[in-house]
Amino acid sequence: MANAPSNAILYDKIRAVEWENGRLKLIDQRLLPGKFEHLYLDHLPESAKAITDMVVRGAPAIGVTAAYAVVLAARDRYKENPNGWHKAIQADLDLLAEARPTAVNLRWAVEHMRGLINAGIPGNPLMRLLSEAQRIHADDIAANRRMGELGAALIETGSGVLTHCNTGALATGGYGTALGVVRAGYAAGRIKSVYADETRPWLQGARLTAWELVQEGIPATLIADSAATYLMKQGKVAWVIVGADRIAANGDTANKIGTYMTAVAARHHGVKFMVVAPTSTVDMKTPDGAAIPIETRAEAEVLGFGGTRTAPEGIQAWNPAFDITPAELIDAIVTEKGVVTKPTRDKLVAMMKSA
Ligand SMILES: CSC[C@@H](O)[C@@H](O)C(=O)COP(=O)(O)O
Repeated sequence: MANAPSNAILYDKIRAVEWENGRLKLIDQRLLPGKFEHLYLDHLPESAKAITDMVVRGAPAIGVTAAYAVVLAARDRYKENPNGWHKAIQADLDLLAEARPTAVNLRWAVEHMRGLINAGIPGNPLMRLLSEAQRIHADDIAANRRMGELGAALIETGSGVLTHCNTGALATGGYGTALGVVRAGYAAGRIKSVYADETRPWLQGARLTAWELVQEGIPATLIADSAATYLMKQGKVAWVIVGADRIAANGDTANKIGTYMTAVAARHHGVKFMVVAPTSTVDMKTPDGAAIPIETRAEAEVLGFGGTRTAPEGIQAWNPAFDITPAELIDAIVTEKGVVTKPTRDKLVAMMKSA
């Protein structure tokens, strides 16, 4: 594929989100694996639309994108009104925060940048905000690396693992959360085989995770989501490893639709269940999973495939994009701050307070 990086250190080359020559540069993930193309954005509203339309997706990648989008808005508002830009930008920030509801990293990044703006930035804010966005981006990559080590250490040598959705370099600042653990675990010889769920209806697994693993030469097998339980029954996997869009204060976890059924099946079969996410995904203000807003996406994603309608006219579809896995089905939550086993509110409070 033209322009696509292809070698064993793919994760160091893939950047779903970049700042390049004063522009926001995104890999258009709607086109993968068929086409590897970038979109270049200059303004916040089109960046918010790119998040809504899933040009860029994955909780940490959305957060990093939002941070850069705030830089674009500040540049525009400062140009229009060097004295009143702090006020004028507030509506932009609100618009951006609404681009997708479930992944808390988006709001986390917007509110972080808003805090900086509201604290007062004298003169042209561009360089100050850009360096903060770049720091958020670099911190996310470092967090992923750390989580990769911590998560891999939990896995016994020679294990098979199952992952859901795409949580790799495409879904983050770089490297990956759950897929970062897969990368680190494979490199350390702990993981011998990787199974990836297709992840209907948007096919993050079949299109994106499969692409990352194949490009990198990690042996992987794609399965229909509905094959996961039978896979576990056959004893082929020791761990299910997933990312998160939001972890509530009690450990309940929102992630891609289908995660919950995989966790239920894992518990039934004695397969361990690991959630891997940076602390920017942990939302201590949300008490439990019931309080997490779940995005409902277009019916068309379920009624058809690749733009072609497959379901008969007249049928309706329900398309929740995420579900909630209750804390009691999770064996370990891995963040850059450490591993929380059998998560509870108290354990998460202690983890968030730790250095
Ligand atoms: C490291 S990404 C973690 C989650 O964001 C991921 O598992 C997921 O559910 C992504 O959903 P998406 O709808 O593709 O943005």
